[in-house]
Amino acid sequence: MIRDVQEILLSKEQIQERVKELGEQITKEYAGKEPMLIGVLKGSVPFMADLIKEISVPCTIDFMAVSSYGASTQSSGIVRILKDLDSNIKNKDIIIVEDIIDTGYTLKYLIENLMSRKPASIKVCCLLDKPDRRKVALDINYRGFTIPDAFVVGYGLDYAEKYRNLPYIGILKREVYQTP
Ligand SMILES: O=P(O)(O)OC[C@H]1O[C@H](OP(=O)(O)OP(=O)(O)O)[C@H](O)[C@@H]1O
Ligand code: HPA
Ligand SMILES: [Mg+2]
Repeated sequence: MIRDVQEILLSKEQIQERVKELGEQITKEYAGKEPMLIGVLKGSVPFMADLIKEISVPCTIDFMAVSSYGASTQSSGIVRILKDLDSNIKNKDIIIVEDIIDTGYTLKYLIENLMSRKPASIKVCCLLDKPDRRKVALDINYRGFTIPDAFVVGYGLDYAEKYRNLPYIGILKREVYQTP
């Protein structure tokens, strides 16, 4: 465990096992369909990479980049599109793949934005759900873990762009982001 992490919340093994289960659930529920998974950059990259290997129906992937945190542990509440999809999603079955749903601002914005493009359906798959900090109500179809209200890093999740490469999810020490 690295020095900036206070506690490991989810080990590499716990994550891998749960991702496998989520992939199996999606495979069952999308039998006969060809879903398009939309990953939300950059946090969802490790999750997306592992998840698609556990899905055995044919699927496609695309990415969108949105950002509301920047170098902060608090959402600005303002979501900006930094990169749009490459493909048209009209009449497609979409699964939005997120690393974490915290305030919910990012996902709410994304769902409204993607709905206007008239897909056949939109479902949400998130690895982490932090319900204590939710500001907007949302339906989550596939949820990896529910976590307590702490700022977490690793497995894609960053603080000021760092720690995304950790293979586990850990709670970041407060002293890393709080000035005394
Ligand atoms: O529910 P919310 O409060 O909106 O927070 C969740 C979003 O915030 C993070 O992204 P961030 O904006 O930090 O971009 P990143 O994925 O590039 O780190 C995270 O990856 C989610 O997309
Ligand atoms: O706890 C978090 N960690 C990293 N990024 C985040 N974006 C929203 N919540 C978090
Ligand atoms: Mg971030």
